Amino acid sequence: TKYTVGDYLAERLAQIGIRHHFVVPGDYNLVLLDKLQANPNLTEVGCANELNCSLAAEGYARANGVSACVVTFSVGALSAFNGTGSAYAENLPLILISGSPNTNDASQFHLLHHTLGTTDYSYQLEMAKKITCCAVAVARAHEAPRLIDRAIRHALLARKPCYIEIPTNLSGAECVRPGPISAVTDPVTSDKTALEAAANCASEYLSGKLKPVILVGPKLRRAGDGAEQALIKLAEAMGCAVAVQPAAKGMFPEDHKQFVGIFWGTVSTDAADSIVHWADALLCVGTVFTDYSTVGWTAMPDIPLMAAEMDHVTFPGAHFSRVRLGEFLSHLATTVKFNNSTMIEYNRLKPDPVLVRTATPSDELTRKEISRQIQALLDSKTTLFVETGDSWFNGVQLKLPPGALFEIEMAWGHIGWSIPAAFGYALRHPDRKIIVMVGDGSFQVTAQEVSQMVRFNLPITIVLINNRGYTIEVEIHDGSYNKIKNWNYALLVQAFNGEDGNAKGLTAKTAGELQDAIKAAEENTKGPTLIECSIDQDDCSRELITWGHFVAAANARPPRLPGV
Ligand SMILES: C/C(NCc1cnc(C)nc1N)=C(/S)[C@H](O)COP(=O)(O)OP(=O)(O)O
Ligand SMILES: [Mg+2]
Repeated sequence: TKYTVGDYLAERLAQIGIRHHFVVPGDYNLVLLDKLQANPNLTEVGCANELNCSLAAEGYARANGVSACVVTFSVGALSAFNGTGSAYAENLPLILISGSPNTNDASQFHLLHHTLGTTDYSYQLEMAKKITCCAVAVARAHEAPRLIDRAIRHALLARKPCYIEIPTNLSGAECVRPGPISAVTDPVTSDKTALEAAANCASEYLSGKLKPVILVGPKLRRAGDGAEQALIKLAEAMGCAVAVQPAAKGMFPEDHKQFVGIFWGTVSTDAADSIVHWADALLCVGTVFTDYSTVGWTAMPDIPLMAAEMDHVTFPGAHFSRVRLGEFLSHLATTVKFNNSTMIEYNRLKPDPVLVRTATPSDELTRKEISRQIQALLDSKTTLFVETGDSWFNGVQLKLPPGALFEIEMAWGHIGWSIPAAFGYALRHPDRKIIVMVGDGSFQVTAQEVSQMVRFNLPITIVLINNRGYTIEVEIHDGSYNKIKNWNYALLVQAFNGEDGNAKGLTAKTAGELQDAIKAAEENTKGPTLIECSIDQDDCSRELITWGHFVAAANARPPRLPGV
């Protein structure tokens, strides 16, 4: 049988380590789906819609490093653009692949289904160019190898999504077999001279400083090439305090003696903000300062920073390009001087452990009790997904035991992300115990993907916090729009079982009912268990209220008058 464009794409996806590809079929991509399915290394995973498909691929990329989402033209791709935007904001190489019209249609000025009803079909590629690091459209079969390799290589190097468009009549067209995969995957290493110069500059930046602190951001993990391990080596070579941004929770071990908490301005944990503000030198590693991570710009560090990024390092007065994060941190660990003054100070000021009250079984369920019971669940095999909402704050406060992992989507912040993302992640990590903390409003956005968890028998535990609406928005700025129609969430999940599923839908209104539900969830090894936890609609974290106040203030800044 002939070797085709679809076979080429399938082989490249398999060669870069993809084992599952997420799809929604449509007549523009059916032949392509056949070719992908024919590759023995790829397992096709169908999703209920393209938003969820792209978010499942986003979650898979968190576990696997890279992922693929395959949709049909226009009606499919435009929904998948949302998960692609998340991959862009969260620095994940998601490969978005879309079928497209037959190559003969444009020149015949044909009006086509699924399109805007004009004869210009280029809008999708143009849109994709804005939300990916490389967008290509294969117009003739012989171009496919060059364009597919280019798009995939760009995504892997930039840790950003890419876009590949393949006309419906080209997926089955003859194509040459791929050349060595190293041409696509070979990493760009640091320029040795720049690496040395950056390390020397770091020594200068640190010399004379009395109180250095390391601040870890979410791009540390995304940088790959051993950056997380290298950071631990650097931290131990310095002996200094290590604070972690909320979106980077879990990227530095929380049981490490130099971990000083989550730095999130006034809503920091463990007084991390005190030691960050005490520092006279801040080593920012993969940090991202947004309005949300700086609490409405109230927590922007105000001393000259050194910032080590995925592929460059900056100092006050200096910039070094082509310095890979992992290599830079490893190198710096061998040259940096020991200075543990901030750990000594932190051990003087760190808050004593708080007393966590255990509710009695008949107590009405509260947010605090939910957190206490989830805390008890966390172990070395757990991955905790926290959804946009008060779950961010409740999740960030939890202590991660050694080996526990944490996933959050704080840059894009698409409510509903956690359900498909946890599903995608679980396919790649069936060995891990996955727990999702998700609010009622978020759950309503992407609930369908629980049915895929049923289909793949994934024992994911979904802790749904039902506070009757969009509480984050209530705290930022309330209005009628923050009310939602309440569902019977437990019953809905049972409906997803159809005739053969193993999902469990449980409700908990008291501490004891939650305890029992969690036990049932742990025993349900053949499917997802959703536990609907009902709490008072104003039972939210104090951090959310404080954070919401400052974010609302930032949103409300008056327009700058010209010339002011
Ligand atoms: C509506 C919105 N954000 C705006 C928004 C709207 N649309 C999308 C896709 N993403 C968004 N973040 C948010 S955070 C809701 O409070 C989430 O409600 P819920 O899931 O119920 O969580 P909390 O009750 O803890 O807030
Ligand atoms: Mg809610």
